[in-house]
Amino acid sequence: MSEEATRIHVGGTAGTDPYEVLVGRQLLGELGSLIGDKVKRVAIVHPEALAETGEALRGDLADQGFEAIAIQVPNAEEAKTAEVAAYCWKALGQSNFTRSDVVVGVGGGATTDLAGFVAATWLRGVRWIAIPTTVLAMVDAAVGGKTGINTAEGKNLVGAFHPPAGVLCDLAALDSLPVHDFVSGLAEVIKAGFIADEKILELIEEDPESARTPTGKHTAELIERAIRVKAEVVSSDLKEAGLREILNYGHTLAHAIEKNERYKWRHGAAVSVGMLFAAELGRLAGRLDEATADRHRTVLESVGLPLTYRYDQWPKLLETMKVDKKSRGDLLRFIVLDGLGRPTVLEGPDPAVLLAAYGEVAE
Ligand SMILES: NC(=O)c1ccc[n+]([C@@H]2O[C@H](COP(=O)([O-])OP(=O)(O)OC[C@H]3O[C@@H](n4cnc5c(N)ncnc54)[C@H](O)[C@@H]3O)[C@@H](O)[C@H]2O)c1
Ligand SMILES: O=C(O)C(=O)C[C@@H](O)[C@H](O)[C@H](O)COP(=O)(O)O
Ligand SMILES: [Zn+2]
Repeated sequence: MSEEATRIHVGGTAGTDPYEVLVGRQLLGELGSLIGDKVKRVAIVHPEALAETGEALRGDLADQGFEAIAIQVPNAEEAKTAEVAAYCWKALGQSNFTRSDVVVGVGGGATTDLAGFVAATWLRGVRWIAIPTTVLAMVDAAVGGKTGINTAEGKNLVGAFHPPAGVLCDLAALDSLPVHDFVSGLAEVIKAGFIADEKILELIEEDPESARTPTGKHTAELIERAIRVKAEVVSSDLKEAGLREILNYGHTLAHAIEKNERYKWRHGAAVSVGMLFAAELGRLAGRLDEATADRHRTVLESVGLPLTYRYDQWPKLLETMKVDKKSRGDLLRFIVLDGLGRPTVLEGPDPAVLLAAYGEVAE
């Protein structure tokens, strides 16, 4: 194992086992021991973009004596469908995959969400390991056990809480990531900054240009800090009974935008607009001070994240937001800030305030 790897502990709650998130370089040697020597079969779920990585992993595991199969799935959100999940179930069935076997999801958040969901549903739950290869998947999607797929009606509407047995964040994977995807992941890093860790914002503000690159002076620290925020929250509230809702900051509008764009916008880009909207909502509802609301605009813009969406789409977005998972009956609920690092819930805001907040992000 690489000596520099950082290990971040995620506690087991709700009857689940604890696990570790490893962050470093050349971590793939860890995979065999994480899988365990009693395991016979391993299924590696990977996107088209990582065909070579998937095949290399399969070969390595076969050399270690596992019966390893690679399951290639489409890139990005096209993988998060019931059809692709069914394709994976078929591959597992055809290779006699049992409850003692292991799924490995290698890729961005879309792939790890799908792989985790396939693991959660196959035989009512088998172990899985996440190897996130985007910033977003490292700091957010692969940690915490939310797995799922989209439906025509909305984002992540079908899924399960099914934590991984371990997460390997090999920073070298980020070298091949297009800059657009790298930057999209920064939205979730910035989210962690606003809800819990101001130092994240300060490191980005110090040099936003370098924060946009895998070789940036603070890239590893930004990733580790954001993982720690997520790990701490999910360690105490796996099933989103309360505290975990803060990780949904900016997501109520973001998911509606993603659905409206037929899942062609990157999640992080939508979260950027959604966070600015939530900041303005907090400000207009009298919760958040103007300087902190403005800081959202400055930080997000400084790394090149989008801040606006189409004005005429508001009625459709509002309709979609009603099926957000935080809604209760007809009551819309949003995460807003009472101040920096002080997330809270805003229930049933005045429709005029909602529209005014949207006016602040509308083109
Ligand atoms: N489960 C959770 O808690 C959670 C948290 C946050 C986000 N998410 C989900 O994560 C998804 C977004 O994840 P994402 O931003 O990683 O996008 P993504 O998974 O769509 O990946 C973006 C693109 O990059 C490619 N790619 C991945 N790694 C690469 C690499 N190292 N080099 C080159 N190309 C690579 C992918 O194949 C894809 O085409 C959304 O579906 C979102 O809902 C889930
Ligand atoms: O882990 C969580 O909890 C989050 O809300 C993290 C989000 O960044 C992530 O996008 C998550 O998938 C959203 O969950 P959902 O329950 O709103 O679909
Ligand atoms: Zn998210």
